[in-house]
Amino acid sequence: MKIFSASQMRMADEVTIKSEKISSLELMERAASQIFNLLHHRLQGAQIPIHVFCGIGNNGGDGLVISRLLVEHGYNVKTYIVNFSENRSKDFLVNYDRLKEIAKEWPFQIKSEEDFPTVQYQDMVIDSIFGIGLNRPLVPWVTQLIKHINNARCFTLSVDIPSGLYDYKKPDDAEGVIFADVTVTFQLPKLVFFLPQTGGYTKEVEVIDIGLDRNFLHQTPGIAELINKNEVVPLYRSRHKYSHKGTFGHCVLIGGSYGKIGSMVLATKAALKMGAGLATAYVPECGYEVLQTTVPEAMVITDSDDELEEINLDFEPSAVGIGMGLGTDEKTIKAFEEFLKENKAPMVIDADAINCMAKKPELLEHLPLQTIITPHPKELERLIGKWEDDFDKIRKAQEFSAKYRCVLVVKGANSLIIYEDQIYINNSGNPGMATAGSGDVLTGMLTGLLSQGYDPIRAAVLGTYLHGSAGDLIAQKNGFEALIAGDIVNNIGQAYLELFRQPQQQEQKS
Ligand SMILES: NC(=O)C1=CN([C@@H]2O[C@H](COP(=O)(O)OP(=O)(O)OC[C@H]3O[C@@H](n4cnc5c(N)ncnc54)[C@H](O)[C@@H]3O)[C@@H](O)[C@H]2O)[C@H](O)CC1
Ligand SMILES: [K+]
Repeated sequence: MKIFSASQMRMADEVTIKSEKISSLELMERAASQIFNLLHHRLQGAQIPIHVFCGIGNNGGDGLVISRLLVEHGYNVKTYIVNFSENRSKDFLVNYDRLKEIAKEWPFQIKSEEDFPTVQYQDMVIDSIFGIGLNRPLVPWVTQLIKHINNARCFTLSVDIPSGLYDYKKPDDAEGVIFADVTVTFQLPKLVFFLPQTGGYTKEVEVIDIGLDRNFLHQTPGIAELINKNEVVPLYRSRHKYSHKGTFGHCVLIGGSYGKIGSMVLATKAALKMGAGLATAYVPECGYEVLQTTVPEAMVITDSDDELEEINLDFEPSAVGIGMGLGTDEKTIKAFEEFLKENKAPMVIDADAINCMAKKPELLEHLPLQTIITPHPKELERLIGKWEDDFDKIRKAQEFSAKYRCVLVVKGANSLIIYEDQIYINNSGNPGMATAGSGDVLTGMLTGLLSQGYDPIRAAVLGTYLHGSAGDLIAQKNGFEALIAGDIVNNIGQAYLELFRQPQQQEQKS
């Protein structure tokens, strides 16, 4: 699913108004009445006090429509106008008059802290103060109002986006943003819902289709793409009946050091489970028996010591995954450098191999085109430097990717796959996956896909999704805490099958 910026959303709005020959007021009515329908369906007329806080722009206009429909259906509603500016939008004003015509009680004006109403824990709040139009710091009393609402800890529904969130930078005051139980957002999800600094402001997101122009939505490239099952199924390549193990390549996993051989076991197994035809593990001597015993399907080549000092392969690999448990010893960096100069196969670079590159940035010049690099936040910082906020992090990652023509998989709650100006946001996975070895499994999985001839961007997107999806299958059975990396490997097959599982159908009455 595409993600648009605020200005692209506005454009979609305008195009729809023109192509459908409707007014912006009608579009507002359509959008906001869908939110009312959701509420009405859930509340079924319940008389809990509902406080609707409206700003003075179009987000406020949406709130006024919701208020009117709630009043018309006999709900117990109080409407407040958060008067932070005199520049009321045209559609706000029309809906303000419409509400005044039917409500017994006129909207209550809030102009300072003295006007704050009492909101109780048992009540409900509709947050329509700011939408995607927020473009400058809030006046202090509005920040206070948001904190006042949050303090009530009552059920809060945000319209389009929690008020106080910008769509292009982190909030000025981390507490000056509505904490929503649910955000009902229009047409397309917003980037802020998936970034670590801003994703936590809403527990749930519901995207509602408000019928914006299909052609425009289809033809306009978004700023990012949200990756769910629908997006990855077309990336999967089915297997031909007459294929043989050579068809799926011979990949090599390179890494390991004394005490860190387990990382190689996980990565090698993961590459095979993803479907690589053959896999060789290249490890220091101390890893030989461990690998031969725990992954009998793999071949093993060893270096002579407890750390890797040279990397000499006697075959041309179809793909390389390097870095798991590797260490950053000078001799290892040298071996890595020599290998990079020789190697032509597609690569995945992880963990200590990333740290080697951070220590010696010249190594980056030798990467094959579209090498996949899989940093966690600390490793990313070593590559691209510190960032101001998540948006700045994305910009810097894009610049890095463009400079070195590499694919970055920025690991996190929603891992980001970045290639030049393209951003893919993975939407599978869960907090149980923040566990030792989870990254080694990902590297093995991506290497397994490259080995089969998937191009690097497809491999990064599909592999990251399947990694999260395998984790989700485990969490459904065992919960988050007991999830360990080896379980992810063992669930790769199920994760593939899950791609093609149809939701259970209810029997149709004839
Ligand atoms: N695009 C769609 O699909 C639809 C959007 N709708 C709703 O419209 C809002 C966006 O409305 P907009 O009027 O552009 O912005 P806001 O209501 O978010 O902001 C209000 C207003 O306030 C000004 N402003 C910004 N920051 C500040 C500040 N710190 N202090 C004071 N004033 C500020 C800003 O210039 C704006 O004019 C969208 O989120 C949807 O809820 C629709 O109704 C349906 C279709
Ligand atoms: K809002």
